Amino acid sequence: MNISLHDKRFEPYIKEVAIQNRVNAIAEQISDDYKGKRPLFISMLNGAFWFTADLLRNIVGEFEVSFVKFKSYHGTQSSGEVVQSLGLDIDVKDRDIVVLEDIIDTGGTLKVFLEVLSQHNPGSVKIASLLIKPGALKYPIKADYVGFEIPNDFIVGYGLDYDGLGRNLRDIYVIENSSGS
Ligand SMILES: O=P(O)(O)OC[C@H]1O[C@H](OP(=O)(O)OP(=O)(O)O)[C@H](O)[C@@H]1O
Ligand SMILES: Nc1nc2[nH]cnc2c(=O)[nH]1
Repeated sequence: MNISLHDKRFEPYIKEVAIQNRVNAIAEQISDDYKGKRPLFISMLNGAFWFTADLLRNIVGEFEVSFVKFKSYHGTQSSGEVVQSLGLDIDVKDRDIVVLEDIIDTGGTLKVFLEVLSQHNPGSVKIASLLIKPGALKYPIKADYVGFEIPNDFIVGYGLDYDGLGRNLRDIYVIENSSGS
């Protein structure tokens, strides 16, 4: 069923069960890759909160988690300016870091955060993103764990908002009349 948020209409795109299957598969892969280590997950608020919660509940083995907060999107467009409002509050030196994102779009947010991170000398850094829009990338960000590659269309749900609304939706929705390209 299509839904309305503010002034826009959205249609169903990725169902909850498909999202959960991919998140579980990524959790299994990360658990294998970091067996015997104690990775530090750094979750990018706000959008990654569902992905973080569902993923980490399925990680086998010891880990730690911390949160940072950046914003670049206004309405349905990237502003091009990345603003940090909650910084690193944990020592990352020599740690095995896995950065958790809900979506990589232009890659601008991660570019800024990876620069901040590298100044603190982590041992290793990998990126897990539930969604990536390869056609929208402006910076050469490479994700190590990806849930879905999607076209360059605005989506909401599962943590992703349109001006504050829609984060609670269990499925992911795409804006009506999207290009699908
Ligand atoms: O690759 P980019 O073009 O930088 O876009 C990706 C970023 O955009 C979204 O955050 P947003 O700025 O909407 O903030 P939010 O997570 O608080 O919703 C998303 O959570 C990513 O962090
Ligand atoms: N809600 C939402 N936020 C984003 N941030 C970057 N891309 C998107 C998107 O497609 N939808």
